Amino acid sequence: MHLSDADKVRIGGGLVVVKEPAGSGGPVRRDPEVVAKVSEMLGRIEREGLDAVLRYAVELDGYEGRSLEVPAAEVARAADQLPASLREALDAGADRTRRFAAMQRARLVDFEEEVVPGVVCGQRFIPVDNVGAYLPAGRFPLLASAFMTVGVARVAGVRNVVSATPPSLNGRPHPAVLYAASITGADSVHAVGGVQALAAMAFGLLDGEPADVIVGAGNAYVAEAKRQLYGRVGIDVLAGPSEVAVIADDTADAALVASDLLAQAEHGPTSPASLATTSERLAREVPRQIEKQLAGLATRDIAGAAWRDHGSIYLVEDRETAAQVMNILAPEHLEVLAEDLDWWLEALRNYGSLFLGTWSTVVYADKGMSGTNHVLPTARGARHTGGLSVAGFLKQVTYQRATRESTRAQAEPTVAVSDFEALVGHRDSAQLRLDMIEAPK
Ligand SMILES: NC(=O)c1ccc[n+]([C@@H]2O[C@H](COP(=O)([O-])OP(=O)(O)OC[C@H]3O[C@@H](n4cnc5c(N)ncnc54)[C@H](O)[C@@H]3O)[C@@H](O)[C@H]2O)c1
Ligand SMILES: N[C@H](CO)Cc1c[nH]c[nH+]1
Ligand SMILES: [Zn+2]
Repeated sequence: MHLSDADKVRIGGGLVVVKEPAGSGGPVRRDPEVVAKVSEMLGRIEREGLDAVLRYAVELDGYEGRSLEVPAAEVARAADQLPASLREALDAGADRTRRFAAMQRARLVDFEEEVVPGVVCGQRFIPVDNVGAYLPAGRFPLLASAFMTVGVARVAGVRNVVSATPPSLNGRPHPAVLYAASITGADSVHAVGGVQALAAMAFGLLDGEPADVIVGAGNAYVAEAKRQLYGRVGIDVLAGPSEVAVIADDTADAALVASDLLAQAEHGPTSPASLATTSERLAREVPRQIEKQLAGLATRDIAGAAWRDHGSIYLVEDRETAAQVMNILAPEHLEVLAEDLDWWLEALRNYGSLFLGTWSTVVYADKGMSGTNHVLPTARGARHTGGLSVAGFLKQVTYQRATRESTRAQAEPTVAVSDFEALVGHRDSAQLRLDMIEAPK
């Protein structure tokens, strides 16, 4: 998530590169080795079914069980293994995420209206039947992911929600992930991660019901599996390794900027973080703060590598240039630590989710504490889409009905167009109706 040479030409002057990944050639592209490996795995799972899923679970995640479904008793016991403070925090995140999703659902309205006299058209939002929700838990168990996927699918009214999560705690799923899946209403939880989990859900190998839509974020293998399965199933969005970008003016605090950048860099060594600032002071102080904070961070090996290999800082001459930089980078998360937040809300166009001002920050939303969804587009996907929401589980369909009296209004122009196209079957279908209304009763 840094500017390519072509991007810099588009921006013109007014920009100084303070830091970029060494040897950068532009935005990160898909790794061909990941693409090939995922393709091979999907092919094998499709041919060999559950046997191949189990083999990959053993090979990649050291899974030792026989059946992948986590028994209901183990899911129920999970609550007892967690401190009350964690359960309360998870309950709060699940509830707020559900509430915001319900607010969004209330604003997606069915309607019908007359388009021309006698012709009434309508729109309906219908939930999909089967959802496969991926709950990432390779490096860290991301507990709020169940709120964003399972919980929001439930608000949408999905009938069957299957979930899958890697067996990353001594060969079993993490009890806290199981608790999050159960409070959000998953129909079943399966101890399987990565490509094999997404394939198993898409092909219906876990509960006999092929998913209509698979959702959830994950590492580069997870994002690539969803990309390759798209078409056969629906997906939410390509939500790969987490990204963060910060816009800061001279009112911002360097320690806060550095901390917010590192908070997402610690997701993995390929997690990008970027700063665009109008302040020379911040351009000097933030890199120092990052080094200082890294020294005391338990995740410094991951966050340090991410910052070194995928971090960038741009010193820009004015706020318009900062907005232009971010609209090109289209980051997953974008924080604005600057004055005049309404101006930024208007100027910024490409982001997964926007965090306006000091008191709103990415990590709150990561845990469901603000209510917005944390499954968001990465790798510039925010140029063309937002993140997962209740709409991701709904099909926006249309219908129509028409009166006998309105026949001419539709049939006559249809005949004219069909004649020109030489689509005689189309012509006949319309003409027959004209003949019907003209025939003596
Ligand atoms: N963009 C978003 O909305 C968003 C939201 C949450 C999390 N995330 C990202 O999710 C990711 C979670 O990654 P993670 O790795 O910790 O967990 P994960 O659950 O995504 O991946 C773990 C799985 O990866 C598979 N895997 C690992 N190495 C492999 C290999 N060499 N070949 C094939 N498969 C392999 C394993 O099967 C394992 O089960 C992070 O990068 C985080 O930034 C993104
Ligand atoms: N930042 C991630 C989305 O990119 C979501 C998350 C959950 N917990 C921690 N982080
Ligand atoms: Zn995060």
